[in-house]
Amino acid sequence: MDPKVLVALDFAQQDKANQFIQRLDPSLCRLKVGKEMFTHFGPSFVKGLIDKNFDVFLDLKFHDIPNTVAKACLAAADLGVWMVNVHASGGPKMMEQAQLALQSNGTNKPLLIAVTVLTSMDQQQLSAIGINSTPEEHVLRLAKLTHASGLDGVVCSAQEASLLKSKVAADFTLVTPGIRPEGSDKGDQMRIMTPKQAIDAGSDYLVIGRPITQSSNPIQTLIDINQSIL
Ligand SMILES: O=C(O)c1cc(=O)[nH]c(=O)n1[C@@H]1O[C@H](COP(=O)(O)O)[C@@H](O)[C@H]1O
Repeated sequence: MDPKVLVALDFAQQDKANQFIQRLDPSLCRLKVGKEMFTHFGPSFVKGLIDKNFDVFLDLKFHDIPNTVAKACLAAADLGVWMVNVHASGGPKMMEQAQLALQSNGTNKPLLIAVTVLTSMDQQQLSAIGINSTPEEHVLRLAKLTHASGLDGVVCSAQEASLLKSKVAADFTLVTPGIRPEGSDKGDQMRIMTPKQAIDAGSDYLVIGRPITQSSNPIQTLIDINQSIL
């Protein structure tokens, strides 16, 4: 059982999230808890999902001094999450210290991955923060740095997946948001692909939120997506 879809639970109300989760089964998907739900409902919400046997990706995108990030990653490990992330732009010292802290923490080490360039960013947004490389070039630079820092993988868009599998490492875990099934609303995402395109390009896990959670039949949409990537 290795579900590829990580459903982004970005609900503002816990009962809405629970209505959805009650109809789910851990064989259908893994779950991602991000800044919105964690800020509203905290660690107890995450623990509740783990108690229901879901693998949880705690997406808090830590970005701070090395000591603070390492301690925050240890707190995530204590919760029992399956995956946790930091921002690669926090630099190699920050990433190395976080990975070392998790490795020396014993057996329940979550996967540690780093966000490269957010999937909501395009060339224009990158230039606005003073980065004049293309999104692809910058993702590759940050992914190589992440790999050299000993982490398990990166968050990138599926548009960069084949490049990273060939230029970084074939076994480097690629987690790709910005997934949009044919015909669904792009919203604020810029670098997008369909679920099948993403898997064909080399994505290991697909982060999908609104196309599932705001669908009129979320469970059927999830089942259809799973079918499309068999
Ligand atoms: O780290 C993430 O999960 C993430 C990184 C990124 O570059 N882009 C991105 O969209 N995400 C998250 O992935 C989810 C995408 O949600 P939808 O756009 O609704 O499918 C959101 O919860 C984002 O916070």
